[in-house]
Amino acid sequence: MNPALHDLLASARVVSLPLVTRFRGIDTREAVLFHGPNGWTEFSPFVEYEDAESASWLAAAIDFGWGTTPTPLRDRIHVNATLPAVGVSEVEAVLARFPGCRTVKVKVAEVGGLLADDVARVARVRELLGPDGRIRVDANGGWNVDEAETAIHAFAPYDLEYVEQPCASVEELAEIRVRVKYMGIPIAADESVRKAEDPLLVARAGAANILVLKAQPLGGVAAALNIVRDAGLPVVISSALDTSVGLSMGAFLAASVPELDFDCGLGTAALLAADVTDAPLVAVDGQIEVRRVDVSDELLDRHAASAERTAWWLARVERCHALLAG
Ligand SMILES: O=C(O)CCC(=O)c1ccccc1C(=O)O
Ligand SMILES: [Mg+2]
Repeated sequence: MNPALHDLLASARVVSLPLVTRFRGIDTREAVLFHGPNGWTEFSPFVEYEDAESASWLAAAIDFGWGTTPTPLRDRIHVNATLPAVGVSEVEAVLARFPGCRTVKVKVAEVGGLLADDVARVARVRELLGPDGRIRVDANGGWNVDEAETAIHAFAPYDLEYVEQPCASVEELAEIRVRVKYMGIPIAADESVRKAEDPLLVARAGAANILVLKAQPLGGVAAALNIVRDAGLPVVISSALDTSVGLSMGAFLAASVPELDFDCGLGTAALLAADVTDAPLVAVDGQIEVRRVDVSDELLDRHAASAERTAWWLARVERCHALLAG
């Protein structure tokens, strides 16, 4: 049973957290935190998302705060460092925020960016990581098939673990997968899972080798686990620049996946200049703990969103709650 709107709003706190580096075109991250019977939970769809899409994020928040969370199979999760599309001179300082991480996900193909800069960023990561580190790139669907093929060839000397969402559509993913198969570079799908009408289509179409799954957009831990079971592909559990509370939801999902062979995108608390807890879920020896997170009243107050932004978020919660009820 979902909590009534009144119960949800009773504990809602809206925060605005500064980022260490610009990411996805934003430099502050807004989120709503709720306290349910299970503890703290998070609702943080990006501000430009429509209500229909955001409602799944609310379902996830409710599930984690009020529902049944599966018993974890592991108590720590290996995480990757997440490198925004920064200049070469900034790479080392960003990676230093992810102690012990043997895998780096590099953002590439940003609007207005140049392939030469993406290649230079990846080259710098390889130089810092050494030959044993793993490097994956995430294009967020920014290339067409030819651009993706050119880019993947350009990255070949740096030995990629996989390429995440090189192109936007499932058809394009299927095509680029065939074109680079001879190079042995797997294709991972992210937006093609979390933004699709049918999250299993990309798997059924044979358009990806790996699925990137995020608890919030997929409607929560249990819903994402159903996708893991039905897709029959290896998965990477990731997040959406969540606070440590949202990351704890992702950690429980990662801890419940039967086979977890890839490092997970759950280290991003390191990209926040402020968090909501005194014990943030950041990497230690390349791993985060699987645990619930207690928030600090003092931090909630210090990073409270403005009255106007708070009203905007609470109205969004109300609309999404109505969508889930309808
Ligand atoms: O997977 C990671 O390393 C961190 C999460 C991440 O990259 C991300 C964060 C916010 C929005 C989109 C994405 C993405 O994977 O595309
Ligand atoms: Mg991605």
